[in-house]
Amino acid sequence: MKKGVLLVNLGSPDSPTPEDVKPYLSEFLMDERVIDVPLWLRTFIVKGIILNTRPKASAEAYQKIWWEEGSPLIVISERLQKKIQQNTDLPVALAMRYGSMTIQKGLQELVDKGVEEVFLMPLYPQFAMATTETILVLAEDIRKEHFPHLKISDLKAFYNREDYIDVLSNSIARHLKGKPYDHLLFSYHGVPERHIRKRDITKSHCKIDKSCCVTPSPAHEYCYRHQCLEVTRLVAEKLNLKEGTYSSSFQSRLGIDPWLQPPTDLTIERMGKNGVQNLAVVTPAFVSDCLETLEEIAMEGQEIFHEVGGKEFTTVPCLNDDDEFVEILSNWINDWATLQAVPV
Ligand SMILES: C=CC1=C(C)c2cc3[nH]c(cc4nc(cc5[nH]c(cc1n2)c(C)c5CCC(=O)O)C(CCC(=O)O)=C4C)c(C)c3C=C
Ligand SMILES: [Fe+2]
Repeated sequence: MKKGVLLVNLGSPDSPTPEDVKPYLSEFLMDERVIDVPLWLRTFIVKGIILNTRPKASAEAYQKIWWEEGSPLIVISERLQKKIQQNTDLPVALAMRYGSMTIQKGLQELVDKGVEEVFLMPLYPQFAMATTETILVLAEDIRKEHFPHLKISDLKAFYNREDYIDVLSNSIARHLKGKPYDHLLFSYHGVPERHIRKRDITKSHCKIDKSCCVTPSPAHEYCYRHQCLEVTRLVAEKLNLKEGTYSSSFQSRLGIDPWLQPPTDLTIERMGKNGVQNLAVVTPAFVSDCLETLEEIAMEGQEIFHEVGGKEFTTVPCLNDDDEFVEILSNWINDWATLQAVPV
């Protein structure tokens, strides 16, 4: 069976204008795994409220970070795909969950090359229903409808793989070399607490308190909060960070429901007020720099920190197309292909 690979990232609007941001946000926020309320309520919230105001503000934010070649997230993902392609004989395609580079087009590209078996790689280290799960569900729907003979297997969340933690730690150490910092903040994209409880396969483990995420449980296979906190713990261990010099927070809250705590913006403010002079921020829920890292952290976060008297604000870039990251992703692909080739 001929094999191929589909990398999938989140997506971006086609251009940083309200006209292009609106349909993109509409597709994104009408996803039942992103805003997980009944359709009538989601339609009211998204089409009746958010889409009337957010596209303009969001487009302005995108304009601040947009590159000549396009959206940073897309351009970086394309660079990643090209580098991975140089490391494997399998065809490697790239798609986005939202926007015009659809999963259907990505699968079609592979099928046109004769591929019968696809390794689907959601580019998210941690599992979340709003990211990994929505990709897997949509890919399966498309497979059933358009490519029923295609076989798809997927890459599991890789948050605690030793090689990933090594690559992330090396990248942090490299970027912070010679830049003394008092505190390293691990800022992850937030999700509503409800998303965590909904994916608790034990139905009772996830209390979202101080101890549940550090108490072993099968629930952790699908617990975004546990997986984020584990990344922080494992990187801190690897880099020998001292207790009290690092912490985790969750950014980009939208809506009024309780989201994971503590929020990044308030954490940055509190640190500046409490005398942290040099703050470094790393964003390990994103593998590619994007609006959330380049604008919300590097611009808005820095502004908040300076306003309350902080001095140096340093952001660690995402892994993007880092050569070591390319190497481990390529290894996972080649391992998968070898495993599939073993007769059972
Ligand atoms: C209910 C809303 C949202 C949830 C839940 C959510 C989860 C989530 N998102 C990412 C990664 C990215 N999100 C990005 C942008 C973005 N996210 C939301 C809302 C939710 N995300 C909105 C409305 C937007 C658009 C921008 C805005 O108006 O603020 C991006 C950036 C895309 C880009 O083009 O650069 C990424 C990446 C994760 C990892 C996640 C849950 C784990
Ligand atoms: Fe998001």
